[in-house]
Amino acid sequence: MPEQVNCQKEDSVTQSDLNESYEEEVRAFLSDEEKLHLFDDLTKVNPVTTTTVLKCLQARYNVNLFYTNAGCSLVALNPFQPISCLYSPELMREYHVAVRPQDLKPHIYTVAEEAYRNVQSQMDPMNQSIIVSGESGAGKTWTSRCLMKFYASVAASVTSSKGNEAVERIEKRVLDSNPIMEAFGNACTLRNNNSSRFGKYIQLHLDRFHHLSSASIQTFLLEKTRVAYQAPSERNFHIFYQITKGATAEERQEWNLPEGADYRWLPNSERNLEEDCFEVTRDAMLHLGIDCSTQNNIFKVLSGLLHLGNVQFSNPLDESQPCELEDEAKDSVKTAGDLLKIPVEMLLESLRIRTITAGKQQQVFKKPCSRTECDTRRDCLAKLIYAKLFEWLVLVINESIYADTSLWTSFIGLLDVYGFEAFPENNLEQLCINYANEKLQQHFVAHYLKAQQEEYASEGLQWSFINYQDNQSCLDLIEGSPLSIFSLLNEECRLNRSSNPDLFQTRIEKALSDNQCLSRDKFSKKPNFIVSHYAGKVCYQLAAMVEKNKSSLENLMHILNSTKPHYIRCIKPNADCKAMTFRKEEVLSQLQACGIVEAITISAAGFPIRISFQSFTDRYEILRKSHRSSKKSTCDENNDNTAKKKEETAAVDDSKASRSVVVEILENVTGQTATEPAGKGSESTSVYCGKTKVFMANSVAKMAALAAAELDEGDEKAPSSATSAKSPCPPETAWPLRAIIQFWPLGLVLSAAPVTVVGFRRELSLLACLKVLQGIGCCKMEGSILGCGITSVRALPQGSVRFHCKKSPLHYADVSPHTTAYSITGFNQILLDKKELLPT
Ligand SMILES: Nc1ncnc2c1ncn2[C@@H]1O[C@H](COP(=O)(O)OP(=O)(O)OP(=O)(O)O)[C@@H](O)[C@H]1O
Repeated sequence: MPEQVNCQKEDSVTQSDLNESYEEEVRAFLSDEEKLHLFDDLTKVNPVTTTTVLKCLQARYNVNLFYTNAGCSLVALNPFQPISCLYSPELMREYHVAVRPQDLKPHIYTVAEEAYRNVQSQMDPMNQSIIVSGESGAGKTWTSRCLMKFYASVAASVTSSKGNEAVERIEKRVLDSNPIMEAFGNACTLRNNNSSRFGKYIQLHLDRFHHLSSASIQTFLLEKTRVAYQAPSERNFHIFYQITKGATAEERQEWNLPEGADYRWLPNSERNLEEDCFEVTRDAMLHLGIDCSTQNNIFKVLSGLLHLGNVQFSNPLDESQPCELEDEAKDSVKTAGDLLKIPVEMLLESLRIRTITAGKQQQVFKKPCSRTECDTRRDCLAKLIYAKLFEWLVLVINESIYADTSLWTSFIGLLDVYGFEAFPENNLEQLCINYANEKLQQHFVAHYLKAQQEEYASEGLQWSFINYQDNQSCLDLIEGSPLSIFSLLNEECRLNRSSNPDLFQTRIEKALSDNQCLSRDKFSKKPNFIVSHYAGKVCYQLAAMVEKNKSSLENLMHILNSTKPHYIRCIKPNADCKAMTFRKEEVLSQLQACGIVEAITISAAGFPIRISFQSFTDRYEILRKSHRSSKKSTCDENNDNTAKKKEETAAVDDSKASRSVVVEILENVTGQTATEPAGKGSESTSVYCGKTKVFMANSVAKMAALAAAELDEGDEKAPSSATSAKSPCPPETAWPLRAIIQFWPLGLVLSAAPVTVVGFRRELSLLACLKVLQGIGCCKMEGSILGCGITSVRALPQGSVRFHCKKSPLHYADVSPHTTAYSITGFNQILLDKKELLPT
């Protein structure tokens, strides 16, 4: 656990001084209201407080800007209304072909494209996961659908016409799986008319050319309780309404669904929703290869479940006898048995009689169940059948979209999981959902908070750790070994006797009293326990909780841990699902629940760019003063076959040797030592050489506005304003056309340089390019150019080329004078423009 140090100010400064100046900073930031919506990255908000972050998000929401970066995550506010062009094919393409998609407006396409480029770069870990989280109605399903469409389009745009067919097939099938999954897995709840009642992880498989070649779907935590119980004003899964409303007269007869019949498990059926679209589901099933006769069987099973729900028991006069059935219930049980293909007697026995095996001889006893037990057994049977049907559908979908592993080499996974839930009454389902969210939160913390901070520490950076919530003790409470809520629940289930919730409550309390995340609502008459989750306290009712449950999360977490995660945090700006309504308190609780505020602080203040010594020297060794001689000595060493021992020593000493090279490059370029730890007295340090990696601050973000102003000013005023005094280049060089042609190689080198990097890394790349040009005699550079801080090379419309020193980000070199005419811009492009001016 990292040491927590929040402040490094002088001792003489009092806490109240700090508070005052802090509040002053917040006030100053907020006073510039006009500009708040311009903060497209919450790491630029300074100071980062919940108030400042919220104000910026609200300002952006008000001007229809729904996506905002937040360090390692993207915050997605639900507009609750269609926003034209926000997901158009043209926009997809714009993000896909952009040299630096992160320079465009924040969007889910930036995240999607980054994940795609990571796969292309083949860097470890190659596989990617986009974790889309948020509470019910926040927009997770919508976002996942848009991401799928993006990838289908991106893959399709680069394939041959034969390949296109394959992509369309896969894409169509993956998209066709949506209506089926939604019909069987979604329901109308108080919070969302089309709420997914299951989590899903969709893997989009890419072949070695990075084209979409296959896919698979893994589902988990289906809320099967909904089949037999629907909260007031909520509905069962959509498919039940679809069959009862959409069946033809003939089908009604065959499925035994007379018009206007009442089903206890079909509440609020008078409410018509656009989701009640039976035809769409049927078509999608057909596309995925589920033929009409199989569909017929599926719908009969569903109808059977509705009839099963109408089976009501009454207590027998003689307690030694099984529960009795009302007349109507007798019809229902017969119809249910017929439709489910279970002989009525067998069905009745399984609902009303418990079989107990006991004693050394394993004697079998049969015992009539109480009325409550019969109800529970009926509900369990329905839930089990429905869950099996759902599982089977997922299997069929997978069979139709999955290709052999030999046909793909990498994947991008989209995880759509429902967010943290806390209702007035919470049961096993909520416990499982919240447990899943605890797991994901731990994953998030591990990757972005804990990992960053621990890495700084291990690399020798003195770092001010900020406080963050570690949810391990809550996870221990739920899933720990040997004793936890889950282990106790499992044990209770194995006992094969009816559970006593009061006794069970005492057992939980006794066994787990040490864990501070456990408490109880002492004022409630119902047996319960309270878990303090990272997102808040939830009180769970114990009645009916004891049911065998397996949580399929382990496998999922295993896959997630082997991929590079990207986070999209969907936020619901108001609980009423209204457009243009931003309720600060509701947004705030969601931002806190997903750890956004902590992530922003760390990302903004830290060193988000890290490069291993190996990569760094591979790329920038050219910037060493002693470049040539070091190369030569390496060659000599390699040629010396007798120096094996020496090589072994060198291998052991490898990291030391690389570090000294890195330090030399950094000192050469920055003119200061890069080994001093960042921290007290060196806040401005933007680069630091750790033990195995180079760390860089992402200072370009802060400099962009400054540089823009300076450059614009420079265009109008004296041209010298944009250059450093140290620069060997003239303040402004109006290059003759001949010189432009001569600089062609420069354009080529620049266009070949890594264009996705920013900040100090970009500066290094540029310097390396210039050094190459110098090497081949294309331009003359003085030695001091390495220290002059050239950060951009800009082509001006008048046909001149200007080097910008110090504060100018290369961003400007990417803007052609003809921005509209050329979608791909860059220095190379600009030089091409100029070439056309040459007299023929
Ligand atoms: N980007 C968007 N643009 C327009 N409307 C949106 C957008 N995102 C979501 N919505 C609207 O919000 C509703 C809820 O979104 P969605 O079903 O994706 O939520 P969810 O987070 O998946 O909820 P649940 O967890 O209940 O399944 C959608 O039906 C849609 O009307």
